[in-house]
Amino acid sequence: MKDLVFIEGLKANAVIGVYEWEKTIQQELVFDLEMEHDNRIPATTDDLAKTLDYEAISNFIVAFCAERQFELIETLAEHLVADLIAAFKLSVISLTLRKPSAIAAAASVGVKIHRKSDLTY
Ligand SMILES: Nc1nc2c(c(=O)[nH]1)N=C([C@H](O)[C@@H](O)CO)CN2
Repeated sequence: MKDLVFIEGLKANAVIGVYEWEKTIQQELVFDLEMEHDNRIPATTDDLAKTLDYEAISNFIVAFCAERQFELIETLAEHLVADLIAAFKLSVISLTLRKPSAIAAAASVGVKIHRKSDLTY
C-alpha cells in the first residue's frame, strides 16, 4: 500500500446548486481527501516543505469554494481536483464531497472521484 496524506471532514461554504434559490445562498460542503505521497522523505528530513502540507491544502479548498460557483457538485469536484493536482503536484488523489443539507431525509449525499496525474514530477 502506498503512503497517504489525508484530510477528513473539512467544511467549506460554497454557492452551489442547480436551482435558482441555491444561487443566492451559501451551503456547507464537506470534503474527505486521500493523496498519495512518499512520507519517508519528510520523515527523514523533518521538513514541512517535503510534505503534502494538509494545512495549505485545506486553506486552498476553503478559498476555492469561496471564489468559484457551480451548479453540480460533480463539476466542483472535477475542477477542484484538477487545481489541486496542479498546485500541489499530486500524483494520485481520491476525493469525497458531501452536500449534507441537500436531501432532508438523507444524512448526506455526494460524489467520490479518484484521479491520477498524467505528469511525473
Ligand atoms: N448527482 C447530483 N445530483 C444532484 C445535484 C448534484 O450536484 N449532483 N444537485 C442537486 C440540487 O442542487 C440539490 O442539491 C438541491 O437540494 C440535485 N441533484
